[in-house]
Parts: sequence; structure tokens; C-alpha cells
Amino acid sequence: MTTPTPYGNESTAAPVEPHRVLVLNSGSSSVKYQLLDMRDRSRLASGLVERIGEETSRLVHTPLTGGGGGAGPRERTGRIADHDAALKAAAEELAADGLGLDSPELAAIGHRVVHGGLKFSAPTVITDEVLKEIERLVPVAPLHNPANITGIRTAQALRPDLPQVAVFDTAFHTTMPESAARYAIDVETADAHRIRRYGFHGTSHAYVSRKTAELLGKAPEDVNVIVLHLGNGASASAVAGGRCVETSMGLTPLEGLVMGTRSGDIDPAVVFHLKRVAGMSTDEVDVLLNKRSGLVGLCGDNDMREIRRRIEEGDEQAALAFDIYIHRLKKYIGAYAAVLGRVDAVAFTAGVGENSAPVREAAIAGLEEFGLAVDAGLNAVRSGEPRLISPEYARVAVAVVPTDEELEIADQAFALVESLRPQGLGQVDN
Ligand SMILES: Nc1ncnc2c1ncn2[C@@H]1O[C@H](COP(=O)(O)OP(=O)(O)O)[C@@H](O)[C@H]1O
Ligand SMILES: CC(=O)OP(=O)(O)O
Ligand SMILES: [Mg+2]
Repeated sequence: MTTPTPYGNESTAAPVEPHRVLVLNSGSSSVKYQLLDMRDRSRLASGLVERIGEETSRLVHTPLTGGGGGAGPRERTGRIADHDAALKAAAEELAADGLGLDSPELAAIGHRVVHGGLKFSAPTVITDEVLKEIERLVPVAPLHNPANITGIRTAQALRPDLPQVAVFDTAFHTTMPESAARYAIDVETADAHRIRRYGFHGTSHAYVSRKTAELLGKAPEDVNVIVLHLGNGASASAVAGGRCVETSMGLTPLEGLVMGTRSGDIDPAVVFHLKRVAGMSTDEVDVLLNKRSGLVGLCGDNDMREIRRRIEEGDEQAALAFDIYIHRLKKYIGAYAAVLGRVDAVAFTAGVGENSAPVREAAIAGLEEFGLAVDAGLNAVRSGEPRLISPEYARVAVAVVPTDEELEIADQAFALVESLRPQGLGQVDN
């Protein structure tokens, strides 16, 4: 006969090592979150809080393999005032599935941090010092870093005992050579103000370039890839043998491709002109270029589905916006082919890159001389798996490779806390 303990049968069971990671991706007006079980890298739950700060905020929480798995998404609508409230609402949803943040199974919280400057080239446990550095970088990532900071502070308040890990968008790009990272401006001024090209979406570029090598059946060291991350924010990168050598975003996520609401490249003299001649303030120019430009500025819509629908109906403004978007993309593909010398693959990823066959077709059209082509049948296939869309004869592979920033952040955060565990981490001073 066994004697019951106050803890039921738990005294005989081996203690469960913490194995879950919560990933937070806080954007300017949204929070995406995922809870993962790192024993098999499965997703236990995911969610999205959008339109934070508006009357019409919406939280969609989806329980997956564990907890309330299979029950389907749950939705809450109504004002969620700020990122702090958003994260607390997400924590309540997780708790309702038996996946609360108070669980001893939670090993870490991984945070996407957009701007890490030059200091952070690897995932980092967040200390007061680290948080100060992220705060110092707010002026160069005004849409993103403040939200990341709120996410970190709220998560720290919910679980002060847990390692909070920052995974930086800029980290993957720290390998760029100076010739690509420096602007051709006065060196002293640039150095005094740390003005250089940092690049963003690095977690996605790293993940997708690796997955592309895998799709080709090669080691990352052996392939040169151009990655086109086309979401609301969009960027291209040139990855040579697994290392980033060039990317289209710069000091801030404004440079480069045409985006949903951002202009991408313009002559910097446009800014002087808008101030001197159009009488706009610096803040007004900032809002114009970051929020009222790109596709939305060109045609009033930033969703590529809507733009394609309008084009089908003969809308010329939408057609021109599409052409400008594609023209810029093509210029970058050509430029990065020149930077790399040899291109093994071009990989499309993120919301537009993964879903818009017309964008992929138009971006590659006319590039046959570069060894690039798209097979219409393969391009039309809809799938969540990495896949080739180039015909067999093409010298360069063209691929659709779904990104997974959350999985990459979870992997990096978990690897870091695991590596620190033997040294007794698990309690972090904040
Ligand atoms: N089925 C689709 N067809 C074309 N474009 C799509 C489709 N689904 C999503 N998109 C595009 O993807 C964008 C969002 O991409 P995503 O990578 O989720 O962006 P972000 O992470 O920056 O919010 C949408 O604004 C829309 O333009
Ligand atoms: C850095 C950046 O542009 O991020 P997002 O695409 O999430 O806005
Ligand atoms: Mg994104």
C-alpha cells in the first residue's frame, strides 16, 4: 500500500524540466504571440491582438495541439487600450486553456526586438542594461521598439523569475561588410550618431535562407540566396553561404522596397523639399513616409489582395501602384545578383511573398537572362510548405518558403536558456 503524499502522486514523478517558450512579437498596433513546446517544437496556442488603442481592437486566440486544442479560435472585440492590456488579455486566454504564464513548464519568454543596433548580434537575456540599450534605439525604430519595450516590461511583471530573451531583427545583418553597411556621408558625423545601415527582418531572412538551402538539399554554407520578405514591411537580403552581405532596410525600416505604408527608397532631398517648399514639419514628413506612402499612398490600399482585385476590375491607380512595387523589387533582385556574383535561389516569403502568385510572376518576368524563370503551374499551387516554382531548366531556383519568425525566436531563446541552465540561470536579476 502506498502512502498518499500531500502532492498526490507527484512525489514519485520526475520533475518536469521547463520546456515551453512564449514568443511575443509586438508591432506598432498589434501583438502576435505563440506558445511552443520545445520538446517537439509544436505549437500549443497562438494569437493576435490587433488595432490596439482603437475602439475596435480584436483578439483572436487559437488553441492548438495542447490545452483547449481543437476547439477552434476564440475572439474578443472591444477596446484594448495599450500593449500592456493586450498582453494581459493574451495571458488570460492562455490561462483559460490551462496554459497560464504561471506554469512551471514555461522556460522563457522570447521577444522580437526590432532594433538592436550594433551591440546585439545574438539572442540576449534581457537585463536592465539591455533594456536601456533598446530604449536608446527608440528614435531609429519609433514604430517598433516602444511596443517591444512595453511587451518586455509587462512580461517581466507577469513572470519576474523567468528569463526574458530578446531576439533582434538586426542581428543577422551584423555580418554585412562595411562597404554595404556604410552610407556615403561624412564619416565623423555618421560615427558620432551611429548612422549606418542595420537592416531588419533578420530573423526571417536567417530562417528562410536556411530553409531554402534545405529545400535545395544543400548546406547553407554552399548556397547564395536572395530572400524577398514581402509583408506589410518588406525587405530583401543577399545571403552568401549563410551570411548576410547586403539588405535593403537601413538605419530604420524605411529604406528599400515599396511597402504597405512606407515609401522605401527616395531621394533624401525630397525631405528638404517637403520642409522648405511644402512647409511640413519633421514629424509630418515622418508620418507621410512611414504611414501614408508605399502602396497605401499610391492607391489607397495596402493589402495586395485588394490591389489585385481592383486591377482585375480595370483600376488604373491600383495597376500603377502594383507596377511601382514590382519595378523596385526587380531592381533589388538585379542588384543583389550583382552583389552575390552567383545566385542559387531567389526565395519569396511573408504575407505577400507566400500568397501572391501575381507578385512572384511579375517580379521574375523578364529576368531569363539572369537564369530566372517561374513555372505558371507551380506558381499557382497554394501550400504552406517550402516549394520550388521555377521550371526544371532554370539555372536559378525560385522558391516560396514560408517564414516562421516565432519558431526561430523560440528556438534561439530556448537554446540560450538551455545553454545557461547548468550555470544556475533560471533566476534573473531585473
Ligand atoms: N492571400 C493573399 N494574397 C495576397 N496578399 C496577401 C494574402 N494574404 C496576405 N497578403 C498580404 O500580406 C500582408 C501581410 O503580411 P505579413 O507578413 O503578415 O505582414 P506583417 O507581419 O508585416 O504584419 C497583407 O497586408 C497583404 O498585403
Ligand atoms: C522591421 C519591420 O518592418 O517590421 P514589420 O514588417 O513587422 O513592420
Ligand atoms: Mg512581419
